[in-house]
Amino acid sequence: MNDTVIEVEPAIAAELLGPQIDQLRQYTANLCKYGEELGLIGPLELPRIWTRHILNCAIVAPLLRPGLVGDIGSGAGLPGLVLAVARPDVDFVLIEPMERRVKWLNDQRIDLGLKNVTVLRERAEDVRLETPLDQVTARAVSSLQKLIPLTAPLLRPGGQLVLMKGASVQNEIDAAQKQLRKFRVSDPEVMVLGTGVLEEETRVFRATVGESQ
Ligand SMILES: C[S@@+](CC[C@H](N)C(=O)[O-])C[C@H]1O[C@@H](n2cnc3c(N)ncnc32)[C@H](O)[C@@H]1O
Repeated sequence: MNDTVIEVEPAIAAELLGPQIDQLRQYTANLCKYGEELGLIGPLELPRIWTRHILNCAIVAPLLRPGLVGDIGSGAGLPGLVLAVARPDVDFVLIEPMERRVKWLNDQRIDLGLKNVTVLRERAEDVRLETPLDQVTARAVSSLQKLIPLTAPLLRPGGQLVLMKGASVQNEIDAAQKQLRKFRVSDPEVMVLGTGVLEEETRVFRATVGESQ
């Protein structure tokens, strides 16, 4: 599969953050102040939180559709909280099993005044949602081979996986062929976002789940 390179103009990147930029600055400041102490972010990441973490997550925002998005393994809130700030028109449920991280996510939800966020303390495989998700996001949780069985069952038929991945995404796709078939994952594509705009491009594995193929 060839990568789809989507170039994002600087003006679009600015528009992406738009009026929400102050909320994202506040979240970044909170993360810089408390993130290391709470074990949310490594000390080496502190100087590059904005460029490597916040912007890389924010650039995924245009891939979301109005509806219900589940962010699996939100940890510090990446990408869940960043996307919830960037897309106030979308509802988010952040699914994270670790108590300390759940407290952080709830504290940030309140501090940032986010009305479109619910936090669930659950493992993805144990969660029972009243409403199936329209889209699922995740970053740095596990390989596609493990992540697809955790995330695909949470989606409605025709729902979408929007999974942030590293440069070895193609190897992960090759290794996950069995899971892609089992969970009826169709139209898989790798999108490369932020070329020429971000310090580091963001790769997204996007695919549809559960529609007849
Ligand atoms: C390496 S951290 C990444 C956190 C965040 N997504 C990021 O990019 O910074 C992985 C997170 O996934 C969570 N996690 C691990 N297994 C999980 C599962 N089965 N369901 C939901 N979350 C899980 C962990 O508690 C942890 O917060």
